This record gives sequence, C-alpha cells and structure tokens, in this order.
Amino acid sequence: MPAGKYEILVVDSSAANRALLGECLSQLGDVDVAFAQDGGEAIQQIAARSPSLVLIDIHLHDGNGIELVRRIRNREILKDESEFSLWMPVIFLSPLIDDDMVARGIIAGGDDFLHKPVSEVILLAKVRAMLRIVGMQREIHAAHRRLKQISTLDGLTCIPNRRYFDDTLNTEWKRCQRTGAPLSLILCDVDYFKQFNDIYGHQAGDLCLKAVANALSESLFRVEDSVARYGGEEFAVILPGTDLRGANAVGERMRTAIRDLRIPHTQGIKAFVSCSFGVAASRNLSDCPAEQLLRSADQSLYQAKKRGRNRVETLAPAAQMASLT
Ligand SMILES: Nc1nc2c(ncn2[C@@H]2O[C@H](COP(=O)(O)OP(=O)(O)OP(=O)(O)O)[C@@H](O)[C@H]2O)c(=O)[nH]1
Repeated sequence: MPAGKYEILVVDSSAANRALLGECLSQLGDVDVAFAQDGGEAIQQIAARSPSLVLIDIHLHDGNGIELVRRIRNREILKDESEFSLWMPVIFLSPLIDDDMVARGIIAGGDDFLHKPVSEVILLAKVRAMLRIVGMQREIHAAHRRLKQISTLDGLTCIPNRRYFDDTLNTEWKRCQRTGAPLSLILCDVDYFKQFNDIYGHQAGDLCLKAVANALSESLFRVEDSVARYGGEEFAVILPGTDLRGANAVGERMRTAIRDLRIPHTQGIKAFVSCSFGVAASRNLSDCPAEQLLRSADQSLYQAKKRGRNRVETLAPAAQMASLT
C-alpha cells in the first residue's frame, strides 16, 4: 500500500459487526477505523473526517445503504470545492447480492460489493486495492497542486505572476462587490530601469528586480494583500478591503522600502534605484469594473512618472471619477 495515513469509515447498525470489521481492518498498517451506526451518523462523520474509504452495510436501521450512498454523492456534487476533489470509494456489505442490487448500488455511486459474512482475506484484499487507487489519486492531487503553484509564480522574482494577478483581481473584485468593502490597486514601476540595464548589465537588472519584488512583498502585512509581477519592471498590488487612504499608506511604505535598499543607480533619483506608484481605489464596485480600476491606477502611475518619479500618486477625485466611469 502507498505511504500515508488512511481512514476507513465502517457504517453498520450492528455493534458486533462493527467490532468484527474494526478488528479485521486494524491488521492493515497506517489505517484508522471510525464507526457510524446509521446513515445520519455516517453523513456527519464523512463531513467531519473525509475518510479515504467507506464500508456500508446495505441494511441500516435508519434506511437503505444504497440510498445513503446516493445522498453522500449528491452532497459531494453540491460541495463548493476546488476543481480537483478527491474520490472516496464506497464498498457495500450485503448477505444477498443479486444483479439488480449491484446495478443500483453502482449507479447510486458505490464502487464494489462484499458478501456477508465477510471473508477476512477478501475484505483486506479489496480494501488494499481501493486504498492503492486512493494513494495514486493523492499523488496526482499533490502534483496538480504543485503545478498550479508553479504556473502562478514568476520565474525570476518568485512572486506571483500576471496570471495570478488577473485571477485574484477577478475574485477579490467579486468578493468586495458582494460585501460592499472597498478595493484598492497599486501599480509600481521601476524608475529609469532601461538606463540601469544599460549601465550595469542585464544580470544586475535581474537582481535588482528580485530585490524590488522582495521589498514590495515584505511591505504587505495582511494575508489578503498580494503583489505580483505585472510585466517587465512593473508590479501590481491588490489590497482588498482597503480604501484610498490605506492604499496610499501602503504605497508610501513600499516606496520607502525600495529606497532603503540603496541600490546604486548613477542615472536614478539621487543616485539610487527608486519606483513610482499609481494608486486607485473604489468603494462602489458595481459602477466600476476591475479594468477601470486598473486603468485609473495606470493613469496615476503615469502621473507619478510625469511629476518626477520616486513618488506615490492618485488621480484627483474628479479625474479619478472620469477614469472610473
Ligand atoms: N534586466 C531585466 N530588464 C527587464 C526585464 N523586463 C523588462 N526589463 C527592462 O526594463 C526596461 C524598461 O524600460 P522603460 O519602459 O523605458 O522604462 P524606464 O527606463 O524604467 O523609464 P521610466 O519607467 O520612465 O522611469 C527595458 O529596458 C526592459 O528591457 C527583466 O526581466 N530583466
């Protein structure tokens, strides 16, 4: 059996059967066994423990095992989970097994049948086979998670990339619209970066971008805040639940953090690397699609560049309104 701990839920209305099955299953290494005496208890246990495998007696004192599995599978469909949910195999236990029962049990969402009284050898063999598939499924799930993580990270700076930014902005915009909370964005661009590359070389430029990305990340204190590499030497920050005042404060903290790196740049502002920041915020997201908020931040950034760089700018309220409508 593959490495890892598994939990098996035994659903049987007979205390003697539960004890017998529990004893038999305890022979498997790395397995915990939990018990439910009826369908109601089984549903609760599944919600609380997410077992790796369920054994269900076909006759429960609060109903039929096949009906219970139908309910379990319907609840799985309704669950608002990630796109990759783990399959939980179900084995029925029944004294009599006929074709009709097998067909109904499998259609309801069960995976296999075992005759009662259960042969210890067959039980252990079938459970091992199911857990082997569960183990492979876990490995696929872990690989999927790793790939997903890699696909949303920027290769150079190791902070989230543009794809992550687009997805997160979309999600946070919807969330803030639902809750009525404000949403702020900051766009940040390294000043005179072309000259930096020209003077110090592309490799030094890459190191500079890494240091900037790190300083920007470390300037964020709330878990819901995020910074991503938006492109080339540009970064974008999402601040859910933050108003313009708060966003300006974060921008100012980031600006100072970059200056405090004291990366020499003979053509930069006072001979050090600096960044310009454009801030935009909206409280009424129904009237302001995410793209407009982004456009407003971009215009603020343009203003910061125009007004001398190494600064945090927001459009004046009237201009901001114009860019947001
Ligand atoms: N080293 C390095 N340079 C990059 C990377 N991505 C973009 N750049 C460079 O960043 C520079 C951006 O230059 P510009 O858009 O002209 O802006 P700037 O020189 O910073 O001028 P201002 O933004 O107006 O202050 C270009 O020379 C790009 O080649 C990267 O991953 N590594």
